[in-house]
Amino acid sequence: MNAAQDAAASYRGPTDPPADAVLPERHPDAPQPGKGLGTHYAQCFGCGEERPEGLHLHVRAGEGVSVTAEFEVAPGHQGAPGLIHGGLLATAFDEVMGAVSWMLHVPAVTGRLETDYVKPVPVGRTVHFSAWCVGRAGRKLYHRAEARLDGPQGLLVARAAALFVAVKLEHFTSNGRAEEVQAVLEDPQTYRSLKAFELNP
Ligand SMILES: CCCCCCCC/C=C\CCCCCCCC(=O)SCCNC(=O)CCNC(=O)[C@H](O)C(C)(C)COP(=O)(O)OP(=O)(O)OC[C@H]1O[C@@H](n2cnc3c(N)ncnc32)[C@H](O)[C@@H]1OP(=O)(O)O
Repeated sequence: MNAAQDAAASYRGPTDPPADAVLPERHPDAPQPGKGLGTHYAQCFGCGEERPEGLHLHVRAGEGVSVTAEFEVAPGHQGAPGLIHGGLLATAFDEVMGAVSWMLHVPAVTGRLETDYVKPVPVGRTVHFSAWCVGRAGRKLYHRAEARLDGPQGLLVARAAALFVAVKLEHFTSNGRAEEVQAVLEDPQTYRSLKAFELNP
């Protein structure tokens, strides 16, 4: 093998777990398989119930460090006529892979998100997602996801891979707009989700 072949053989893309990554175990307090995770924040575009224009994704715990979710493609989600906007599909992937970190009780944010669009997705159909963790190396969490049409075994329409980075509570308190951050800190409902992440402001 020459030097170039050697480098190619050892190349790992930014969303591939490095050789020293470990497969993390689900947190002992993570919800049982099939149980809903609930929203992490009522104003979240992906899962919040107080955002009428949002995706209203209902995420459920899966086996191990995995989740499933689905949402119906609405007219407000269009890019081309009658077809979903690709960015919204990426948003949904971001949300469901974000929820995978929840199964670990690790607060984490997206560092990198890659999406393969495999088939067009029409309005009025239901997209079923599954997402799972493929490794952890220090603060870096590596997740994968799939989207299928009309059922968990339906036509594969998109795939995604992501690198999430574990962060401290300060990531949110120091960077978020003060009025929303303050509202969250004063809202006991949100304290429950803070507890899930073992964050005590
Ligand atoms: C008061 C209220 C409190 C409420 C709290 C509620 C708890 C809620 C919990 C959970 C909410 C979940 C919400 C889910 C929503 C869906 C998920 C999203 O959409 S999140 C939003 C989009 N993402 C961002 O806005 C990140 C913006 N980026 C950053 O802030 C930084 O870049 C960050 C944190 C990702 C990394 O910055 P660094 O300074 O902490 O760390 P560095 O050293 O740069 O990176 C760490 C490692 O990661 C690699 N890395 C980082 N970014 C990378 C990239 N793009 N590609 C490849 N590697 C990357 C680096 O190379 C480094 O690796 P090496 O340790 O050296 O091996």
